[in-house]
Amino acid sequence: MSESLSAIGVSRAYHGVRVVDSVSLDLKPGAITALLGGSGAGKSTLLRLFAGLEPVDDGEIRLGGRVLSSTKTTLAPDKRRIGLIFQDFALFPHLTALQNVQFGLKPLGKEAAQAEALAWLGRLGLTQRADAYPHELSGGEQQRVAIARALAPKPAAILMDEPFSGLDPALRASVRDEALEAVRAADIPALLVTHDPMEALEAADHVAIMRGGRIRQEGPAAEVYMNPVSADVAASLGPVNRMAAAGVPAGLAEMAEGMELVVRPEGICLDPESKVRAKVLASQVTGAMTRLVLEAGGQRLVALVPRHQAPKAGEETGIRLDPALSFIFPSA
Ligand SMILES: Nc1ncnc2c1ncn2[C@@H]1O[C@H](COP(=O)(O)OP(=O)(O)OP(=O)(O)O)[C@@H](O)[C@H]1O
Repeated sequence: MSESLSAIGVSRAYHGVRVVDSVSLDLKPGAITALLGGSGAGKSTLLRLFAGLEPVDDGEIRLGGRVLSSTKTTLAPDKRRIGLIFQDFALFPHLTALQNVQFGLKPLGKEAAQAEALAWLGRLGLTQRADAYPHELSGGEQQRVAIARALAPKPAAILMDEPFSGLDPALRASVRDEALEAVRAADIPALLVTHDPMEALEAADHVAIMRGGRIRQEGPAAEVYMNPVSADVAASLGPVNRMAAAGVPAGLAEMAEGMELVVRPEGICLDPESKVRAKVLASQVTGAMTRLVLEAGGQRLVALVPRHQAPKAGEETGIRLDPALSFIFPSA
């Protein structure tokens, strides 16, 4: 039975500045938790605290009931049974794909280790590449070997730092889906550090938004997307239109002084009946949806509408807000 990997009030400071500040986060078995936030938010440092690559200045890291890090002790990374995956794959260059995966399986004995490593390569669609060296593998193949190598020794948890951001965008989604399916099947706590809101929403069960060393909101991905607690959290999960009360086009929303309107692009809907009129400055096809740049009451807005509804640049249209994708917060 797998156990949760938990941070309980952990902090870490460099040169007197807390880059991880009293963070509590519970990583549950069988769920992928995406840790999302801008550059310098403290995401990698928190991952390193979970891994034991850094000591905590305060708080504890626990696996189930067992303390892995506290102010008194830091269990070495290789004693934690935690798999690590980084952006740069970090395979042993002089070992084949098979030998790389076999490396962590030495205690099984050579034959059993080889059979197990081959089974893992098979699970990640790499049977044909078992004898290739890392330099002979594509980036996507290398990352799948790295995932097989991390999962093969049956770790108690897995921590991934931007594992897919080095991959070609065309390949990224398929490598990610395959890799995360294997992670999910392992039924262990999994942390995915990412810059990419789409990746977090598509791939994770749970998201935690970090900013300035603190977790600002966490919960099921769709719930946080639909109910952000602040404009910054909303912006961390995807593009938003942000307007101070005075800048909101007349009739679009009831706004009190000192408040800010935050609307997702898909929350600006076309409505021919609406009195709020907008001029289409640009109309850009982006797949099934069209991105519109609009101007209404002196305010520039970005909307995302189904392609078949999209007006052309230069046309005028009525707009209204979808209340489910529009949020009002006190101005920062
Ligand atoms: N070893 C270190 N010594 C001093 N400062 C550090 C060290 N490691 C990280 N920092 C600082 O701590 C802050 C948080 O860094 P961290 O790498 O955790 O952020 P991040 O959210 O992962 O950012 P990114 O997405 O850019 O990787 C940054 O300001 C960084 O410069």
